[in-house]
Amino acid sequence: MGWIFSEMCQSETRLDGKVAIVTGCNTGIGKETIAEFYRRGAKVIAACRDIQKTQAAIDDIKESTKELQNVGSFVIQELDLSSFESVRKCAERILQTEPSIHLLVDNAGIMACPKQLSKDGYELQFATNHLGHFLFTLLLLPRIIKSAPARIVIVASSAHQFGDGKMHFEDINLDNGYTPSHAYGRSKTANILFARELGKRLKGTGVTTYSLHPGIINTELGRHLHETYPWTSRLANFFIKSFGKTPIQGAQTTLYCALDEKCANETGLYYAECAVSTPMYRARCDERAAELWNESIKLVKLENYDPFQPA
Ligand SMILES: NC(=O)c1ccc[n+]([C@@H]2O[C@H](COP(=O)([O-])OP(=O)(O)OC[C@H]3O[C@@H](n4cnc5c(N)ncnc54)[C@H](O)[C@@H]3O)[C@@H](O)[C@H]2O)c1
Repeated sequence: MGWIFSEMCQSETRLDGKVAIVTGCNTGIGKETIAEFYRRGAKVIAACRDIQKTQAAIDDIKESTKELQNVGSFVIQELDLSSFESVRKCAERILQTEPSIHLLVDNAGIMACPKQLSKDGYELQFATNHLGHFLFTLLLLPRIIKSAPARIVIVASSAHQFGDGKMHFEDINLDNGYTPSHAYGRSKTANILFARELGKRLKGTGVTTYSLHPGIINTELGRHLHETYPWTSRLANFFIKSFGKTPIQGAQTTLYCALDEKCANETGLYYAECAVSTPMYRARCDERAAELWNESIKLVKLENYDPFQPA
């Protein structure tokens, strides 16, 4: 049983000849997303941290689709979003091998972990969920623009409601008070603001952007909750396992944003249950979106960035 209900993506769009990149897809809703892209004929670039686990996920997908014809293909690319060096190397490899990129799904994420810093010294949830994806997307963007029509889908969360809604650029690592769920909320607010600002900057290019809440899904995302919220995690696990969506159901709004003709001409918006939704003001304020863009450019050291340079 899905959490209350689960809208399914009805699109029949095929992806033959298209290249689709998905981050963090060895498990959870990312795995179901790549499975669907593969069924529809795409060349799928699985950008993941753990090559062995990703190969096992791909073997599993191939086994379960072996009766199907006109399926696509898979390429695995190693990507650790918590390291700018890894993000840059992965983007470079993809740019060397892929003349076109038609779909990018920024899906990977971590939730409510104990306080840690990324390899570059930033609070880990903000670094992984936002900064790593921000850098990865911007490095690939000239090629995506060249491949238009193309779509960029960023998996956010209704958990953008957690915390005070501020980005805390003056205390980026939350040294003055770290709450695991609030730090997750900050990173997910950043996901929605990034999609909004990117959509605005890409108007007229044929590249459209989307952010979304996938629902409450029974995946491995809560792997840190027993450390950070030992009491509530047992209750939360019970409810999610009993009433949460399955990963297939959880992938539907991502698939809608990536594939459906109905949203082909929309950009920068936030979705839930395969329809446009309204995030909290903190995640739809244009000034905050522009500020996040400018600060993120500095944090990932892309000061002279120009997405319209030749790809
Ligand atoms: N599960 C839910 O209820 C829920 C609700 C709202 C939003 N989301 C969002 O959905 C997305 C997918 O989550 P999921 O539920 O499938 O969780 P999951 O834990 O099953 O999958 C997350 C994926 O991200 C990858 N990942 C984590 N850190 C990484 C790093 N440093 N570099 C590269 N990859 C990394 C993991 O390896 C895994 O493949 C996340 O962005 C999450 O915030 C999930």
